[in-house]
Amino acid sequence: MAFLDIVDSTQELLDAQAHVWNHTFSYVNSMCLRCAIQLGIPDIIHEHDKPITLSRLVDALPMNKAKSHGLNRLMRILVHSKIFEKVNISEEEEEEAYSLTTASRLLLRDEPLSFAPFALAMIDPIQMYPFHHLFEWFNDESPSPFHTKNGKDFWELAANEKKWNQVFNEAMASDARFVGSILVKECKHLFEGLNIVVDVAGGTGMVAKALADSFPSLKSIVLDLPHVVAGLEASENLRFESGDMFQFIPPADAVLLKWILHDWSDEDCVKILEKCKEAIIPSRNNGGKVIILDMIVDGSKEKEKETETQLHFDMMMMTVVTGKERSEKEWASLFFAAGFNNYKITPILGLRSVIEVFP
Ligand SMILES: C[S@@+](CC[C@H](N)C(=O)[O-])C[C@H]1O[C@@H](n2cnc3c(N)ncnc32)[C@H](O)[C@@H]1O
Ligand SMILES: O=c1cc(-c2ccc(O)cc2)oc2c(O)c(O)ccc12
Repeated sequence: MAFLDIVDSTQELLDAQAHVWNHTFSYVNSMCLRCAIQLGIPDIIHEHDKPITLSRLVDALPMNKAKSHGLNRLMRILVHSKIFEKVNISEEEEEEAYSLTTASRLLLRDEPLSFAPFALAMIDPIQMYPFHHLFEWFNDESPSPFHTKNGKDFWELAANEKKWNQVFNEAMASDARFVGSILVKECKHLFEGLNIVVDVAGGTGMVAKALADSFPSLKSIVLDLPHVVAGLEASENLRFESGDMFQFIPPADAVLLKWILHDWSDEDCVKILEKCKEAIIPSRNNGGKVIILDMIVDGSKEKEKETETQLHFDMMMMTVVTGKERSEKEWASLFFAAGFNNYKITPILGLRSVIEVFP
């Protein structure tokens, strides 16, 4: 049957073409965002202290001034996608200027909660090239498209690429600072009354630092691999311990797993959770639990953009490592398989949730 005969209208056909075009060019959004951060556009607008015109932006940016037409178009798409805002600064002359949105404030380099390091790392060619190997991976024996592309896994590559290792660790630290600040503001109840918390695979300790600063009587331990915690500075109620979470987790009232389980397969998650269970000190005083900070994919139609972003993360975890984002049902199976009895989900971290898991 001819294509035009199976659609209800020509409009349906044209809409389908636009839909496929939109998908085809979705990477343009990522690339424009990366360029804006690299040029330092959010910082220049911020330093200007008021909305900035295109000509002033061109003057202030480290760029070839003959390419202002390109900047105009870069700003147009970023205004369209609500990264920046366009405002009228003089009604008579209809002069327009750019200002920051909350999203672009998150991209300021000197903002303590800056998201720029995370965004830049996730749009880095090292992170993106493996997606060009998805098709090949479906037909080979490699554990991930990352491995198909590089012939080695993520940490093997990071070990030889010092710059990338730094970029990735800073990306994780920036997210940990962000989440740490929300945790101590909105989720105090999780930690009140606890004596010891261990942040398993806690990286450079940004979440643990936020906890140590907010709860002076709480002792925080960060467990991570030797090369990550080597040389990190302890304080009175924060210490770093090197080790392998698959072997041993130091005993604590609560075991924190931020953005860890989504890195791993179901089998590995059950092993990690079993080690967490062994580490939990039984307690009636708000302790005796694992606290997981991760996504719960709910697939609801009303939250189309949120679900799409969670699915982007899922594809990234499949492509770069061998992890996945999970539905509540999938999470529950892991908890019960590892010998836990109960769990409580609090969707308080945007696309991520706090999941308390009890033996
Ligand atoms: C994606 S990062 C997450 C870091 C931190 N939880 C955060 O959210 O910022 C994963 C961390 O797992 C650590 N890691 C990987 N394998 C580990 C293991 N077997 N034992 C302990 N830590 C491990 C890595 O060194 C890295 O710091
Ligand atoms: O891009 C990544 C990579 C990881 C990762 C790499 C190697 C491991 O042994 C574990 C994890 O984890 C990530 C992550 O947790 C995230 O939220 C974003 C990106 C990545």
